[in-house]
Formats: sequence, C-alpha cells, structure tokens
Amino acid sequence: MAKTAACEEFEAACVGAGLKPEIAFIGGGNMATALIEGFLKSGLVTQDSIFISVLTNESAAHWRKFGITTYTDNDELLDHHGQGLVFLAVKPHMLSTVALSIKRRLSRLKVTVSVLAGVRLSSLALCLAANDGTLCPLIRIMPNMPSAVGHGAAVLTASADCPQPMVELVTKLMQTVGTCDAIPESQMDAACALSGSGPAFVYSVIEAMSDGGVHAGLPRALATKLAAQTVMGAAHMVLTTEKHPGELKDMVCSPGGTTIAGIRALERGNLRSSLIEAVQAAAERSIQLGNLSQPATK
Ligand SMILES: NC(=O)C1=CN([C@@H]2O[C@H](COP(=O)(O)OP(=O)(O)OC[C@H]3O[C@@H](n4cnc5c(N)ncnc54)[C@H](OP(=O)(O)O)[C@@H]3O)[C@@H](O)[C@H]2O)C=CC1
Ligand SMILES: O=C(O)[C@@H]1CCC=N1
Repeated sequence: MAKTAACEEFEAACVGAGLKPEIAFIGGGNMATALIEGFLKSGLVTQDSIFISVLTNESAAHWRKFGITTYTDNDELLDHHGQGLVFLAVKPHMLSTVALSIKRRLSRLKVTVSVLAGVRLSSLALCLAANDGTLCPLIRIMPNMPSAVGHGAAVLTASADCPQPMVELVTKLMQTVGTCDAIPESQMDAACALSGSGPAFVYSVIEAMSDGGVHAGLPRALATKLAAQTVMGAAHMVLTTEKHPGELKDMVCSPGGTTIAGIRALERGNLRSSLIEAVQAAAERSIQLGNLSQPATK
C-alpha cells in the first residue's frame, strides 16, 4: 500500500522518538476498534504497522479478516512488536493478567500508553514494574468513541520520566482522530466522565429527541437524522463562535415561541441536573475503578 506524506512524517517522528514505527494494541474491543479505524482513516498509519492481541479466537479471526496481524498471546505480540507504541486497551480488571507479559519484557518496551478508565499512573507503575524496578515510560490517555470518525476528544497525562518526544508523538497521533489536550492526572476521572463516557449520554439524548420527533409525526429515519445533525450543528457553533452555550440557547428562543415552551418542559424534567448527575456518577465510578485497580503490594 502506498504511504502518504503524513504516514512518512509519522514514521520519522517515531524514529526520532526512539521507537519502531509500529502500534501494538493489547485488547481489540470497542475502544481499540475506534482508535484503529480513526488512525487508518487519517492516513497516518497503514494496516501493516498495526498489531493486536486479543483473548478469543473469534476476535482474532475478526481482526485477521481486516488484514491486521493478530495474536492471542500477549507475549508473542510484545516479542515481535513491543518496540513501538504499545497501547493497553483491555478493561481495568484485566490489567493484572496482561501486566505479567509486559513486566517480563520491560527492557525491550519503549513506552506503554494506557486507555484504561480510572487506573492511575502509580497503579500502572506498581503493576508493570519488573522485580528489579525497571519500568518503561507511561502515558495515560482518555480517548472516546468518535475517534473512529475523526471527531474524538482525548486527554493525556504522562509519567514524569516520559521523554517529551514520546508525549508529542502520542499527542500528534491522537490529534489526527480529534482533539487531544494535556491535563494533570488529578483531572483524569472528570475527563473520563465527561468526554470518555459522554458520547453515550449524547447518544441517549439523540435517541430521545428522535423519539420526540416520531411522537410529533416524523418518520424514524428522518427524526434520527435531524436529531443527530442538530446536535452536531449546535456543537459546532459552541466550538466555533465565541458565544456561551446559554447565549446561543437564548438566540433560538423567540419570546412566546416554540423553543421556550420546550425549554420549560426540559426544566420540568430536570434535564440539566440529570446530565450534571450523570457526569458526576461516571467520575465517581472512575475513581472507584482506580481504587479497585490499586495493587495492595508490589
Ligand atoms: N468503550 C469506550 O468508549 C471507552 C473505553 N475506554 C477504556 O478502554 C478499555 C477497553 O474498553 P472497551 O474496548 O470498551 O472493552 P471491550 O470489552 O470492548 O474490549 C476488551 C478487549 O480486551 C481483550 N482482552 C481481554 N483479556 C485479554 C487478555 N488477557 N489479553 C489480551 N486481550 C484481552 C478482549 O479480547 P476479546 O475480543 O477476544 O474478548 C477485547 O478485545 C477499558 O479500559 C476502558 O476503560 C476508554 C475510553 C472510552
Ligand atoms: O464505561 C467505561 O468504563 C468506559 C470508560 C469511558 C467510556 N467507556
């Protein structure tokens, strides 16, 4: 497959950061799929520079159908492709199992990028460090599902010893599938709740708005399309105008008109409070997952 200029630039950046231009994923579920789809669409990487290990043969067969070299053994993945970016994309409770493969190969790993919700750098360090204390640089990111279509919202935080070129490389990679902001680790649980979980909240809003459209007489397909396009357009205005969302809302509300009647119904149903509570509940769960994943002793 012909390499794009962006792809060649990315490979050069990997080499500049001391990495092989490869991306290995431990875990090939929903989030890995979204990232890989996004990376491939961006033209920054090609299929032959992505490698995955998964748990089941069914999942491996699925990935192989797409021409991605896939393993069902993390040791094998890391032996062959551990010298580039290694993404940890399993569920938080699976960390201790996959950590064994990583800690056995630390002398050869260059950097590990975790997408795990809640799991703090200190826990990753405790789980991943070899018995002699060897540990590769660690980066935590919190991506989200719309990375698959180039509109992700990610945040990133890195271990103090992580070389700046590696941080810049991962930031650049994530920025090809959306935005990527560096934040202090203390804000990670809040970001996980807002942008990591947020797509599910917004899908629920779109689904409910579509229901409203159908109730008011629209066919389902048109109702869903109008709801999604409206959310996208409104989001675009928030991002591209200098206006506060409240000001934009006021611009839609004609005095005595239809919108303010709808806003009144939303206030009665506590929409805003429900969304605040949803983000808070997700943040609390992220903290809880972080506490659960803290190894008791090394
Ligand atoms: N889903 C989302 O929107 C987001 C998820 N995250 C984080 O991403 C991580 C993954 O989530 P998600 O993709 O949704 O989860 P999934 O359950 O969809 O995927 C988990 C993957 O891990 C694989 N796996 C399980 N055990 C092992 C093992 N021992 N070795 C290698 N692979 C293994 C599974 O393999 P198999 O397919 O064979 O079962 C599966 O591919 C989580 O930590 C989550 O917090 C972060 C941001 C958003
Ligand atoms: O629900 C979860 O735990 C993951 C983390 C953020 C989005 N999905």
